[in-house]
Amino acid sequence: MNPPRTLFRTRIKFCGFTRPGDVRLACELGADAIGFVFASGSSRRVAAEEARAMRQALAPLVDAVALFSDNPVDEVREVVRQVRPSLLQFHGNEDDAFCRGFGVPYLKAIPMGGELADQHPSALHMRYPGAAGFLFDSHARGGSGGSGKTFDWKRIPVGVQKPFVLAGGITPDNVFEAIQATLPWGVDVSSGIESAPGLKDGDKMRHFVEEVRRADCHVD
Ligand SMILES: O=C(O)c1ccccc1NCC(=O)[C@H](O)[C@H](O)COP(=O)(O)O
Repeated sequence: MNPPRTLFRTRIKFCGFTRPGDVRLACELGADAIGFVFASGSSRRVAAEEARAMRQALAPLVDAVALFSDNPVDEVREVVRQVRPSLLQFHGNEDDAFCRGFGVPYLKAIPMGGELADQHPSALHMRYPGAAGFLFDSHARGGSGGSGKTFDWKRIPVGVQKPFVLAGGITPDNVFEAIQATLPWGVDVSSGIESAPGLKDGDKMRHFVEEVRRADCHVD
C-alpha cells in the first residue's frame, strides 16, 4: 500500500500540440503544462513561429514546455527567444552544461526502455545537477519519445531526490493505475490524448484529467 499524499495534486503535462484551439481547450480542461516538440523527425514537430502562436493561446498559470532531442544550440536559442518557454525538456544525449545554457529551468528525459544505464539516483543527480527534475519515458537510449508505449514502472529508481514526471504510453485508461503505482510529481501524455499524431482529442483530454483527479482523491 502506498502512503497517502494528503492534498497532493499530480501535475498534468499534455505534449505535442500543433493547433492553438487544442491548446486553449487543454488549458480549460485543467492541464498544468503544454508541450511543443522541436525534435527533428517527429510527426509532432512544429516551427518556432507556430509554437509562438500557440503559446499566445495559453491560459495564465499554465507552463509552456519546449522539447528537444539533440537539437543544435542555435535552434534551442531561437525557440527560447521566440516562444519564451517556462521549461525546457531534453530527450537526447545533451549534458548538464548544454541543458543549463539557456537560462531556463529544464527537465531531463531518462530513457527507460532497452538497457538501463546511469539510472541510479546518485548517478542521475551527479550527471544532471542543474535539472529541475527528471522525466522517465519508455524509449531506449537514442530513441524518440512520443511512442505511446509504456515501460515497466518497477524500473523507476527508488530515492530520486528531485520531482519526476512519468511518461510513455499513459492513457485515460491506465493513468489512475500509473499514479497509484509510481506516485509521480506529474504525468506526461501525448499519444494517449490524440485522434492522430499532433491532433488532440477533447474527450480523451477530459477523461485523462478526470482520472488524474480520481487518483489524487483515492485513499487505499
Ligand atoms: O512526441 C514526439 O514525437 C517526440 C519525439 C522525440 C522526442 C520526444 C517526443 N515526445 C515526447 C513526449 O511527447 C512525451 O514527453 C512522452 O514521450 C510521452 O509520449 P507518449 O508515449 O506518446 O504519451
